[in-house]
Amino acid sequence: MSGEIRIADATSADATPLDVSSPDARPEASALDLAHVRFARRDRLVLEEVGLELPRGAVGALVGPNGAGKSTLLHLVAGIESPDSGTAHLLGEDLATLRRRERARRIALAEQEARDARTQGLRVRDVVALGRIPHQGAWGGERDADREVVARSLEAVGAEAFTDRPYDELSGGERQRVNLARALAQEPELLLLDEPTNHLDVRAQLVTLELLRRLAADGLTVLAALHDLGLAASYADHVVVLAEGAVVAAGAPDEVITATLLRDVWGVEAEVERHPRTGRPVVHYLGIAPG
Ligand SMILES: Nc1ncnc2c1ncn2[C@@H]1O[C@H](COP(=O)(O)OP(=O)(O)OP(=O)(O)O)[C@@H](O)[C@H]1O
Repeated sequence: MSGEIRIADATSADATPLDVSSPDARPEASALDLAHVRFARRDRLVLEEVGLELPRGAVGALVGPNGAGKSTLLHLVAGIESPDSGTAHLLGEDLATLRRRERARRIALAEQEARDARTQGLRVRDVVALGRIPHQGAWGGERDADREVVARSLEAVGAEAFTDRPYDELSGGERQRVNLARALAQEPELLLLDEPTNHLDVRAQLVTLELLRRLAADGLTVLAALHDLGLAASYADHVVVLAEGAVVAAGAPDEVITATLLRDVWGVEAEVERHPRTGRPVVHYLGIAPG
């Protein structure tokens, strides 16, 4: 069921720069479909009536202020937490009916802080190999095919140089890249990312976003929580804005990212221009909105 992801090496010198200039060239079949999703923690409502549709092969950006519910939404889709009500479908299949292992084969989540008991004391390569577990049989054990996927995933994020280093000793940016490699090694149909560019230098941010676009062009559906609206504007096909647990806007970047939205949702003054070549929004921040 899991479509094979061909991982291009976005860091190689001959990597063709992506044409991100055509926001109108959108893929077709629907991949992720959330409707009326509600989630409360104890008695506190975190997500309310959330709906979201993402076509297969799209790069979706989930944006919104701190505490809006972005990570929580990614956790619900990944199956780490369960919604109180609402539905979630992946390529037409109800996620609630998928077994845990099947879900792990089809959906990967790359988080900022992925250090846990399983990664403790492991070297980078072995952390990435954890991504293969959902694909391995009851008796476990790596096969040559698993080793190849792990190597390709490390290469795709430009982490070959620290393959043998202890994961716990990496810098924030290095660890971020390894977390992405681990998610890629899962060969999912849907890739969820929580702040994938956090800690990354500017080139590494662009390498990551360009890699995501390449993977999407090969059919992977991507949903990334991002704080950087400039990156969302430049690289996403579809932007979903969450504020206080509700979707307040969704659509193509040029439809969604406006000065009014920035004022209403983030309380900042900004000018939003259209890039003369790409047609995508370019945000110039002017300051904090009065009031
Ligand atoms: N483990 C937890 N226990 C209790 N409340 C939590 C927990 N995790 C998150 N919350 C609360 O749920 C709400 C949504 O948090 P969430 O992390 O989903 O927001 P976010 O949009 O990802 O924020 P940020 O941009 O700051 O990462 C916030 O009010 C947060 O305080």
